[in-house]
Amino acid sequence: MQVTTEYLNLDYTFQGLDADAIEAFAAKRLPKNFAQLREQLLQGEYENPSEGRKVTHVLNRSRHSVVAAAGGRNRFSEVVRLLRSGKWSGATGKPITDVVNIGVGGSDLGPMMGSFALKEFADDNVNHKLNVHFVSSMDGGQLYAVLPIVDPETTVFIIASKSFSTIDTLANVDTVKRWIKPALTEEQWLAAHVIGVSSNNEAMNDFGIPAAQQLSFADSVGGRYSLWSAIGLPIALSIGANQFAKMLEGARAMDEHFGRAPLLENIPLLLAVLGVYNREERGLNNVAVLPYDGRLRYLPSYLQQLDMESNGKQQDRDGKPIDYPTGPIIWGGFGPNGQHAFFQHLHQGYDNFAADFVAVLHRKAPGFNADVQQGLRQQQTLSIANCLAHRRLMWFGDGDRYPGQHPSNLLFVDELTPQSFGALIAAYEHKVFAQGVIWNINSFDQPGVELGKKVAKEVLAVIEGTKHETFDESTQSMIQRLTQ
Ligand SMILES: O=P(O)(O)OC[C@H]1O[C@H](O)[C@H](O)[C@@H](O)[C@@H]1O
Repeated sequence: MQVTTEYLNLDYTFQGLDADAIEAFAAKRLPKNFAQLREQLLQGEYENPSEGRKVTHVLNRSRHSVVAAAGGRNRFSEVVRLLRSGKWSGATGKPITDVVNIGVGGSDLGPMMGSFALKEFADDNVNHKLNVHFVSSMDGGQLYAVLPIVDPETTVFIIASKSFSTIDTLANVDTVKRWIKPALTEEQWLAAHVIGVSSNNEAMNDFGIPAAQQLSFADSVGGRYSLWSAIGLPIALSIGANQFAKMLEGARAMDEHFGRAPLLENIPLLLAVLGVYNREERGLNNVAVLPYDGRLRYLPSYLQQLDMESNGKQQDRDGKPIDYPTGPIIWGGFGPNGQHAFFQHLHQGYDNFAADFVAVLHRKAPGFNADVQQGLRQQQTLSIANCLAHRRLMWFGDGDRYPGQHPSNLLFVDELTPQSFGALIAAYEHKVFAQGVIWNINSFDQPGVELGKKVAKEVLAVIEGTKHETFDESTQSMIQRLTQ
């Protein structure tokens, strides 16, 4: 059972459900107005009730595209052109060689995944070498590793934060401000070494970022849906604005497919319905995401945020508590290496799961001579053979000791290109949307995350002695150890 689209394909044979069963289950679970709600999403009109705004990330791949405006000569494209051509000079006149993206969650995972996956598609009409680095963690561990290998005079920092108020990001930025001295003053740094990407223009102004270095996007674009907006800047810096536009094109093709194709030919809708079936009828609470191409190694982390932050909810769209299971736990890892690590449990362990295998059938492997390319192509085939083998074993099992019956999807592309990558990510976005509709939850807020931030603030205040509060015994003893 296969579905083929322009850029992305799905084989769902090993879900073990025939067309009638899928249609019957969908008829039971999809609300009557599903087509109408889907159209609202595709038009940027779907409501995010708890945050009082619409959901508009889909518009970023068409009308409001960061590269579509004015023949591509908007601020985004101009920033990309200057940095990639080596024409952006630092405050002391040296060309910029390194860019560090400081951001977390949606302001990190998508750009990092995309930059890594699409590296080999960089426009090759650029001679200047630009290194792109990522720093996200609040503890400073990543910053500690990046700072020694970059130079304040030749480095631009992207402060990527939709809200421009995330403590993780601001803490990293604060340390960077200490690090630039004495090579640069803060004024010099702001004038030529900082780009702000945010939907909070006021905060970018207050921070002192010059207008030409501010890239904004709509606050109706959710953080975990934002790689198509200016948040995707690191991807465009890695591959060029034209290639970035191709990624948007692939996503747009998936939007059209999702909007039009009937259920049994609709990849995102099938993923959604089969996923709900696995959750509700088979009681599976987790999905292993298993990419069989090293370029997609960050896909599981990206999908964790996309799916779990969207659909891990215990209240419905109206804020009322619900008593049915919603989004599953998403986990996984690079398939070929997983085979040598956690696959033992998948084949013989006690727990049940569903899996998404993601495969790239062919690769050109540019940049090497014909002999090396042949070797790399053979390796790709080896990887696919392993993917197909493990997928079979998980479904059919083998005798009494390998139970099998673990349902899986195989998502595959002929080649990994900016277009097929865009289509893959958009397919997952729409799957998450459709499941949110089925479960009647708001997939576009994150109250649990916000409560966590509030509690962390209180704990920090107690540690710093600005607030006096007594927590549980364990937390108290840790605070005591920390402050002794
Ligand atoms: O982009 P920012 O506003 O800095 O937010 C970064 C991240 O912060 C929170 O953790 C949210 O739950 C995420 O959805 C968001 O991506």
